[in-house]
Amino acid sequence: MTIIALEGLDKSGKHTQTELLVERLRAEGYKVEQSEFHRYDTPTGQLIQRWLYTRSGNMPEGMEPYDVDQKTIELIMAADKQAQQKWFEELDAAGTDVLILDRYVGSQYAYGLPANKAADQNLKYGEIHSWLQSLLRFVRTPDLTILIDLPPKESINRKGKHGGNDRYESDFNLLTDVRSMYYDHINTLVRGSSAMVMGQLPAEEIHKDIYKEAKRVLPPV
Ligand SMILES: Nc1ncnc2c1ncn2[C@@H]1O[C@H](COP(=O)(O)OP(=O)(O)OP(=O)(O)O)[C@@H](O)[C@H]1O
Ligand SMILES: Cc1cn([C@H]2C[C@H](O)[C@@H](COP(=O)(O)O)O2)c(=O)[nH]c1=O
Repeated sequence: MTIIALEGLDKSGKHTQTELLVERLRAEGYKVEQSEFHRYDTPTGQLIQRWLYTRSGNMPEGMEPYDVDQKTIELIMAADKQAQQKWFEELDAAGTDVLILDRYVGSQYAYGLPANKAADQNLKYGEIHSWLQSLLRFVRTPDLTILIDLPPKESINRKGKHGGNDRYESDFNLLTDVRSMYYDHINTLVRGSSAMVMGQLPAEEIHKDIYKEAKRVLPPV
């Protein structure tokens, strides 16, 4: 099974592009599954969602705050990914050709590095990076990571699907750092199995670029 992860800043179009790619590959005859991270339908995902809205000033009505420190939420975010590995194995065993993910491990590096640095200035980027690598040691590596690149200003201004912005979505400085961490990520850790597309193009144009990259790693149907 080939795993393709779509990555990018908040509201860069990952969901839109996941849907377009899934539909096209299915129409070609591939057996396709899709998922996303965080998995808000799981216990870990629900804690993360509550944490993201706590201190955001946009807590949705009826949602209980959940406030833990940055290192603790990072562990929960890694657990959220580890918990899906069994499902990945099941998909593989069932003959799935391709799994398309809206965010995956790239997000944990791109957001986790600056967010943990901001929370604890004594930490060095190298220390945070090796810590995150150890947390993700046993999760499957994507076969292709596609970064949908978007300027932070545009990310903040786009209308989201979950209502008001969460604590990361309106933090311009954080998003600026996240964007450069994504560049580092695709040029180092997943170099050779990554691509970048321009998120400011119309959705259909971005889809053409993403489809071309996906076909490079997929065997013929
Ligand atoms: N190419 C595009 N140009 C302009 N707007 C777009 C484009 N693609 C998506 N959008 C709009 O941006 C918003 C976010 O899109 P989408 O939900 O696909 O992004 P996302 O990266 O999955 O978001 P999130 O990070 O919040 O999960 C939506 O309002 C969508 O209509
Ligand atoms: C997977 C993952 C995500 N994040 C951050 C990135 C976003 O700001 C939110 C998720 O928002 P979305 O609207 O559901 O895309 O969480 C992170 O910090 N670490 C991760 O591993």
